[in-house]
Amino acid sequence: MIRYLTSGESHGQCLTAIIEGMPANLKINIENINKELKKRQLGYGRGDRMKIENDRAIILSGVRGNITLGSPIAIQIQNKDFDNWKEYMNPIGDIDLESKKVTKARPGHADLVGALKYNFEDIRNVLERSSARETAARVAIGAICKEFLSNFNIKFTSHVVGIGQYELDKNYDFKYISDNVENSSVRCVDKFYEQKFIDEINKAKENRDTLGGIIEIRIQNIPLGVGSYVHYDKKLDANLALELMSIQGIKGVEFGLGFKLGKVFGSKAQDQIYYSKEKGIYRNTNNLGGIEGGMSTGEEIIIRCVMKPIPTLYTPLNSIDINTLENYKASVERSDNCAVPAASVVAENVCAFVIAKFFMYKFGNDNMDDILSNYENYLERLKEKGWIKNLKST
Ligand SMILES: Cc1cc2nc3c(=O)[nH]c(=O)nc-3n(C[C@H](O)[C@H](O)[C@H](O)COP(=O)(O)O)c2cc1C
Ligand SMILES: C=C(O[C@@H]1CC(C(=O)O)=C[C@@H](OP(=O)(O)O)[C@H]1O)C(=O)O
Repeated sequence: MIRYLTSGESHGQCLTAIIEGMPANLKINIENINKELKKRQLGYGRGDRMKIENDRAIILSGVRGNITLGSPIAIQIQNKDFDNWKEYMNPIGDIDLESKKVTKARPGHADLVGALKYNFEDIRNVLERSSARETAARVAIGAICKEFLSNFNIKFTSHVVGIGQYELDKNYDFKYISDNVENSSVRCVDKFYEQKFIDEINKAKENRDTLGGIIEIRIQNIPLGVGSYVHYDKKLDANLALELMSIQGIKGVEFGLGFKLGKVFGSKAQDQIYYSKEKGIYRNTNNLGGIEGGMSTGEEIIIRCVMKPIPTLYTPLNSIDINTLENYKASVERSDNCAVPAASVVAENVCAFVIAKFFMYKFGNDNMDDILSNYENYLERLKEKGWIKNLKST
């Protein structure tokens, strides 16, 4: 089973990610990884930090001449802002611990509970790691997983479907989203809503406030049977939800019709099953978002996530000083007003990790040739029995 670890503080020297279990002989195009990192940095509503950083993946090990070795892959992403923070963030040697000390906890961030739990008098020791800067490392991991999955034509896209009170009421198809999303500063493919989203973010900014929103992730061409019902930790939807919920600020995840499923009768909820000689087994609907019993059905996987408004407000909320216990307004750290577009890029990439993990669980992970032949044999078996004609979503 592939797994990864990330390390790094927001204003420390760099982020480091190690992914273990990637197969040998996978060709990696570093520019594809850097493209994903760039996408995560964009998005209307971001603060000034993104003007400082220019995230690039430096692959340190596990790859030779663009080809994976099957050994752990270590990736580094440098924090350019470290140059401005050396005297506070150097890991070794005497540093200035006093002058940038943070003591007034921001409600909604990890500040208060983190400081109490780890016995810190300086909230900087918490916020450096709880910061979503860490998501750059996870995007690099996901981008490597996308490289792997592209060999099987598995495709990902994501877009923003809601900001503040506005929510997209149209259902665009995968191709339309993937063709158009990168041209939108808020990753919204609908021109009317794009403007509404921008206006909402501007309004929040003027009011020195922040906003969250809703993102949608679409995944195509996953063969049926990735993930399993046999044990709780092998369920594909459960693992996707875990990874998505671990993104800073994400507060809810739904598949297909999601929470709306609680409002309809079973006859309107399930995706009924049909067979024809021409199509094999097929469905006319995808209400369950491409997963049944913890397994991919072969339909498009459709997931939505809600992100709460950013906790750091330029008109700070009521709080206390953790050391004096006096009432104060929360600290103001430089901050984004809205990071929903960036979160959609993160979400897409953490999903790529989960899909790669369970794809390899089904088809192996030693080397690309063996995985490809296992994959083809499996599809051949399903075709021979007349169950599938082609992958449903190709
Ligand atoms: C891409 C991205 C950027 C973020 N930027 C900020 C930010 O600038 N300021 C802030 O207070 N929170 C920001 N957040 C959210 C916080 O990191 C998050 O709310 C915090 O770590 C607490 O975790 P929780 O909301 O999951 O409980 C960002 C989140 C993401 C995904
Ligand atoms: C650095 C990133 O996002 C940061 C996430 C973040 C937070 O609290 O989560 C707070 C801000 O940090 P800073 O105070 O350094 O500007 C964001 O910029 C990034 O996405 O790469």
